[in-house]
Amino acid sequence: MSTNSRLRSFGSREAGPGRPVYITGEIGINHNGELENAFKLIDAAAEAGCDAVKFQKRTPEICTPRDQWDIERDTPWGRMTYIDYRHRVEFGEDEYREIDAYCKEKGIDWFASPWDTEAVAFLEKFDVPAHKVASASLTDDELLRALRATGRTVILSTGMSTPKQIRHAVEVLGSENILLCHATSTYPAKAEELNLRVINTLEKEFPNVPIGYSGHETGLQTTLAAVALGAVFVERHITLDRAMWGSDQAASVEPQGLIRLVRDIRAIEASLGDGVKKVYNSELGPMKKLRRVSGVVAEAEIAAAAGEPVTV
Ligand SMILES: C=C(OP(=O)(O)O)C(=O)O
Repeated sequence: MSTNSRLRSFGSREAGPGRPVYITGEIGINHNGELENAFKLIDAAAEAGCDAVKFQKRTPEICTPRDQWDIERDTPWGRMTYIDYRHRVEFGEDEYREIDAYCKEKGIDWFASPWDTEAVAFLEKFDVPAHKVASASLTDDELLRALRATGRTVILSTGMSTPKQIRHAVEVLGSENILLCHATSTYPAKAEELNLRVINTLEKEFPNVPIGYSGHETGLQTTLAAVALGAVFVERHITLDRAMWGSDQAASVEPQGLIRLVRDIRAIEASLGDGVKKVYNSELGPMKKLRRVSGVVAEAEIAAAAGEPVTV
């Protein structure tokens, strides 16, 4: 583990305070079971400059309540039972091998949220940089224990959860390898219910844990605000087209939006700085021209210390 207790390993790089925001394009099941769609979404995320794409991995027989299996529904592939549909949108090992190879080729990480312990074992066949706990799984102690045992970084999403439930999940997972994500689990989430200041509440409550943001809102501004408030990890659902079939598509970001999102996150993190007041070299010219009264510190002293913390 790193000597800085709020840095977490993500394979080839660390995420946490002082590091570039780790940006994840959540493909989830927006591929609709088509590998071609997954590849196009990986292309879009890599082109935008995301650090990772993410999937959701379920064992349908475990994750689907038995009384739902035989309920029929209309899908783009015709009328089928719910359990058949769950299989239709699930990738198996061959597909994930292809995804793994494709992501390596594109130089982008991938990982997933396992929704059951078999899915944890499945994902452990790959050298993923992290695992994610979906907000819906925060109370699943068995899953959390299985994830802790992997020794990997675990991103814990906290939508639809109380402070007590979050504290319990952190206890089960241990705080050494986790990253907490603020989230509101509504699709799409309303601005008034994003409560982004919870990012700072979590920072205070868990001083040794890096804090990120998993957004389900439409638009990009509020995700950028999360970064300005200190989120060190960002995840947004991504889609090829918001009009595509599927429950998560409408609250997802399309490729052009993703380019803007990554660009603006990078601009914001560059502008946040370290919080230490300095007079920059670039300010000396304007200072000479614009300041009429030098004040208590001679301009020569300021010039000598330009770019350094203000100690003169
Ligand atoms: C649903 C998920 O996460 P979140 O709760 O952050 O949306 C997920 O990662 O599968």
